[in-house]
Formats: sequence, C-alpha cells, structure tokens
Amino acid sequence: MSRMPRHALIDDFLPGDLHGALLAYALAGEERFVPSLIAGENQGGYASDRRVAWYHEDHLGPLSEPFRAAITERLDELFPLVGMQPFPVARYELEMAAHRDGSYFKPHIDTLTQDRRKSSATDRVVSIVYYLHGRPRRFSGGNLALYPFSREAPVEIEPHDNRLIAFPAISLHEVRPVSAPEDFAGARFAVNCWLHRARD
Ligand SMILES: O=C(O)CCC(=O)C(=O)O
Ligand SMILES: [Fe+2]
Repeated sequence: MSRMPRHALIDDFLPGDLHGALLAYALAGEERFVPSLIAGENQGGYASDRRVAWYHEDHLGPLSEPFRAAITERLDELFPLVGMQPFPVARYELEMAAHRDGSYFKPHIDTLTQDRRKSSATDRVVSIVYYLHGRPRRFSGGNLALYPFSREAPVEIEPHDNRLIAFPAISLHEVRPVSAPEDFAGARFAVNCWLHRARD
C-alpha cells in the first residue's frame, strides 16, 4: 500500500479568461505583496529560516468569488482524490503568493495547531495550490515536494502554469528554493486555497 498522501493534480484547471485575470491581478499588484509571516512563531516576526515568500495584502480581491466558484464546481472530483469524505466547506481561505528569487518554504503542514487553532472556529482540512506564471517561465526550482508518511523520498510536483494540486492539509510538504530573475513578473505565483471544516 502506498504511503504517499493522496493528492489531486489537474492541469489546465482554469479557463483562459480567469487564468489571465488572476495573472494580470498578481502582476499589477507588485506594490501590494508583503512578506509572509508564520504566525505564532518567533513572536509573530518574520521567520525567514522557515519561509521566504510574499503574499498579496488584498488576497484575491475581486477574483475571490470566481476562483471560489471554480473550486466549488470541482469539489466532487477533489474530495475522493485527496482521500476524504466530502464535507460542507465552512470557509475558503484564499491567498495570492509570490515566490521570488531566493524564496522557499521548508517542510511544514498547513493544519492549524495550538494557538492558531484556538483562535479559529474552523479547521484547515484540504490544501489546494493553483500555480500561475508568465510564459515562457523564467524561474527555476520551486517544486512542491509532497512527503510520504514514511522516510521515503517525496513526490516532486512542478509548478506549471494553470496547474492545480490538492492534498490533505495534514501532510508534510515543502516549496523547494526558487531562482528567478530580479523583476517581479518572472516570479512563481500561486493561489493557496484552504478548505475549512466546522468543528462538531
Ligand atoms: O506554493 C506552494 O507550492 C505551496 C505553498 C505552501 O505550502 C503554503 O503556503 O502553505
Ligand atoms: Fe503549505
């Protein structure tokens, strides 16, 4: 039996218009991207030993609704692929992230734990990442490594434009270091979407 966490990998996930609108939104927002924090660590300061990345301070802005709708439409397909019993999604937590030259995110899980869990009424259960970048791709590295529940090598997923990956939020994963040109437009962009489940 495979010890790999179940995951979904869907290429060409969004239609061209929504994909284009998301990329344009990311590119136009260069000034709005702020360094990511790992809450609850280092007294809420920058945890650059664990993560270097940026996220858009307005998240997905006006594109939240269409993106959420595109995910909702495919939930019946996504739940079995990640090995989960379907549940009513209590919250779609959305983030637009940019990984630039020198960015990475060391192995971690997305599940809210300890104080972060206490301060949230719902749990992050499924992690979804949707990749986008200008073509041709100008960064290298930045694979998502998804670790098995054993000491075997992780699966490496390339962050191809318009590709979606989904996996249980509890599974260990990592963003490999990114090499990218200096200009923002060459960055590795991704929409993070966490499906939350209400607690009993
Ligand atoms: O960009 C990715 O491939 C994953 C990002 C990630 O793991 C996170 O933001 O928690
Ligand atoms: Fe993550």
